Amino acid sequence: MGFFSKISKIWRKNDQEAAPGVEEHALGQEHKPTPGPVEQGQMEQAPWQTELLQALQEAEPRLSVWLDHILAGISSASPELWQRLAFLLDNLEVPKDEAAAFIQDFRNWLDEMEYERVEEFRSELQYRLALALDLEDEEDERSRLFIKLSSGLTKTKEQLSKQVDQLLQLNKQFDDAFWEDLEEILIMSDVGFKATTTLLERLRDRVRQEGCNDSETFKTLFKEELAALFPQPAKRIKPQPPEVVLMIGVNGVGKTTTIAKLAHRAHMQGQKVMVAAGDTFRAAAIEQLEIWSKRVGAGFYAKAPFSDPASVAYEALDTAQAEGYDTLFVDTAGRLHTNVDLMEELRKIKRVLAKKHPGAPHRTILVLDATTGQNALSQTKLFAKDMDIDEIVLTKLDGTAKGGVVVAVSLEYGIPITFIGLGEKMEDLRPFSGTDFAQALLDL
Ligand SMILES: Nc1nc2c(ncn2[C@@H]2O[C@H](COP(=O)(O)OP(=O)(O)OP(=O)(O)O)[C@@H](O)[C@H]2O)c(=O)[nH]1
Repeated sequence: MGFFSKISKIWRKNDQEAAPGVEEHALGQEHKPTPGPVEQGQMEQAPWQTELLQALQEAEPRLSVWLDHILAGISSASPELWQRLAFLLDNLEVPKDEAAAFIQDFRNWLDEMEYERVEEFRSELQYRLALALDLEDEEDERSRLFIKLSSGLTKTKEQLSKQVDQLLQLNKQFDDAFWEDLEEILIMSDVGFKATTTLLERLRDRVRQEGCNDSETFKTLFKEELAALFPQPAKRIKPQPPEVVLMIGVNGVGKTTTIAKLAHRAHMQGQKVMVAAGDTFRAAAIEQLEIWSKRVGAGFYAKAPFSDPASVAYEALDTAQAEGYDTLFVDTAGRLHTNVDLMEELRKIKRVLAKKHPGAPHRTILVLDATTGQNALSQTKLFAKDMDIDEIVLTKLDGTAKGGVVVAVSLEYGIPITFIGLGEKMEDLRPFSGTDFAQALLDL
C-alpha cells in the first residue's frame, strides 16, 4: 500500500495486479467516481472542476497523461496547482487529510529545493504520485527510468551487442569456436569469469534443448538467460519495528544520496523514517545527510563529529524505538576499504545494534558505483569478507556504466541487486529488474 490508506481501485483489474493503462478502469468508466448528487451543503462543482473531471475521465488511465491535464496551463507551483491536485486525489477517493498531507509534504520539499517551475518538479511529482498510489510499475514510471538505464548502458551495449552480432554473422554453427569467442566477448565486457561460465553453460543447454539454429532465437535465449542470472532478493518478513538498515560502501559511490532516495521512497510509502549519521569522521557527511533527511521528510540523528559511530547507531536506535519509527537507516563511514579498522568499526556497529534490537541490522546494503567497473567487484569482495551483505544498490547506471560488472558483482557473491541509481534526484531510484537490465544491455 502506498502513502494513502485508501484509494479507489481505479487502476487495477483486481487487488492482485496493478494494470497500467487499463482502459475499462479508466477514471470515469465503471469506477467513475462521478461527484455524487450535490449533498446538502456540498459545493456545486466549479466549471474548471467539471472540465477537468471530464478530461481525466476521457484520458488514458496513465499517470503522465493525468499529470498533463492537472498541469495544463500551469507553469509553476501555484494555488491553482494545489487545488487541481486535491481535486484529482479527491476523485481517487483519497481521504482528505491524507491528500492534504501529501500536498503539504510536496510543497515543503519545493521550498527546501527552491524549485518553482513545473519542469523542475514534474518528474518528482510523478514519482511521488506513483509511489503514493502504489503504481510504481505503472507503464510510464517504468519507461521514465528505463530510458535512463538504456542510455547509461550505451557504451557496454554497443560493445557487447555489436560483437555478438558480428559473431553470429560469422558463425551460425554454435560450435566450440562460437562459444569460445562468445566467452572472450563476455570477459572483455567486464562480466567476470564466474558469471561468464554460468551464463555460457545455461545458454549452451538452451541452444541444444531448443534446437536453436538462427540468430534471432539465439538473441532471445541470450536475453532470457542473462535476466535469469540475477539472484532474487529473499522475501523479507517485516521485523518488529524499527527495521534497521545498515548502509555500507566506500566514499563517493553515492551512499548518502542513496540513503536519501531510500528514505524518500519509504516515506512516500507511508513509513516513519529516521536517518542516523554514522559517518562521524567527516562533518560534511553529517551536514549533507541532515539536509537530505529534512528534504525527504525523515527524522535525523547525529552526534558531534568524531563521536564513536557505534554510540550514534545505538542512540539513534533507542530514539527510533522510543518515538515509534518504522525504519532506521544507519549511514557508516566510507573511508577507502583498505583502511582495516573500518571493518572493525562496522562489526562493532552491528554488535551494538543486535544487542539493542535482536535481529538488527535487518538489512545490510552495500552501495557500489556502476561506473567503477572492476573496483566495484573488489569492494564487494572486501566487504563480503567481513559483513553479511543482504543487498547491493548500484548507483550511476545513468552514467557511463560498465554494464558487465553489474552481472559479475551480483553473481560472484550471489548478492541480489535490489535498486539502481539513475541520477542525482530523489526520483532517480528504481527497483532492479534483471529483465529490464538484459533488455537495456543487449540491444540485440
Ligand atoms: N549521475 C548520478 N550521480 C549520482 C548517483 N548517485 C549519486 N550521485 C552523485 O555522486 C556524487 C557522490 O554522491 P554521495 O551520495 O555524496 O556519495 P557518498 O558515497 O556519500 O560520498 P561521500 O559523501 O564522499 O561519502 C554526488 O554528486 C551525487 O549527486 C546516480 O545514480 N547517478
